[in-house]
Amino acid sequence: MFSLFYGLWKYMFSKTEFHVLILGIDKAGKTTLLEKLKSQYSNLEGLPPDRIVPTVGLNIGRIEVSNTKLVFWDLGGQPGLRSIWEKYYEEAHAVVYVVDAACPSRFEDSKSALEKVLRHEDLQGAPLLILANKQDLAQAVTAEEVGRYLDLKKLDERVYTFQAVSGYDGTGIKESVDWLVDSMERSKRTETLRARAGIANIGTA
Ligand SMILES: Nc1nc2c(ncn2[C@@H]2O[C@H](COP(=O)(O)OP(=O)(O)OP(=O)(O)O)[C@@H](O)[C@H]2O)c(=O)[nH]1
Ligand SMILES: [Mg+2]
Repeated sequence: MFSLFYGLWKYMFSKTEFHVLILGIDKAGKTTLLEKLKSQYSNLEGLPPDRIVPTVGLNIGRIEVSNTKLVFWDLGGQPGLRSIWEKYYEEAHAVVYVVDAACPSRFEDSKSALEKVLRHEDLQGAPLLILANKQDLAQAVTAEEVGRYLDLKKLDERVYTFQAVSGYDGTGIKESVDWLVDSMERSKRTETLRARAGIANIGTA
């Protein structure tokens, strides 16, 4: 009986923790963005861009925003590593998809990788934030243009937005985090994941 109440108490009062998956093809700038985000939202210095290497495993970044904990999972985007992405879908509250807005020759690859992500049923209802990265470069196209290039169909029921960002100078990072927190708080998927975690807690308390 105690464990039942303890489980319920934990479910109702523990600080919300959201899991955000950062995806995108290799060199889109995912890890650089994560390091910038960490330095903007915590006392920790993020790694400078010249010390960041292509991701093979998983990078984790934790921040706290307005009484909410965000845990970012940054995965490698090289073609041979993309099959690992789906292992994280089930537990993710939202997806951040990073596009190198200064490299149109890779838009096609970026589009097909994203379409595959969106087709996966384990990500049903997850809010989607598409980042048009590297805005510090003169040749970068706008978030609207990235949207036109990606030309995503069947997004009607999904909560999504496009945002222009730069992992170098931090443009758009605050707007991105605000949008994520707000969307995840309102998301039905969050309710589902919370209920599932609550049941698991009750089971293990
Ligand atoms: N100019 C500019 N370059 C960037 C920016 N973000 C990343 N880069 C550069 O782009 C390259 C790839 O950056 P990463 O952060 O390693 O890219 P990634 O998406 O994590 O790549 P994988 O881990 O291989 O999937 C590096 O040379 C970065 O310095 C940016 O905002 N502006
Ligand atoms: Mg990386």
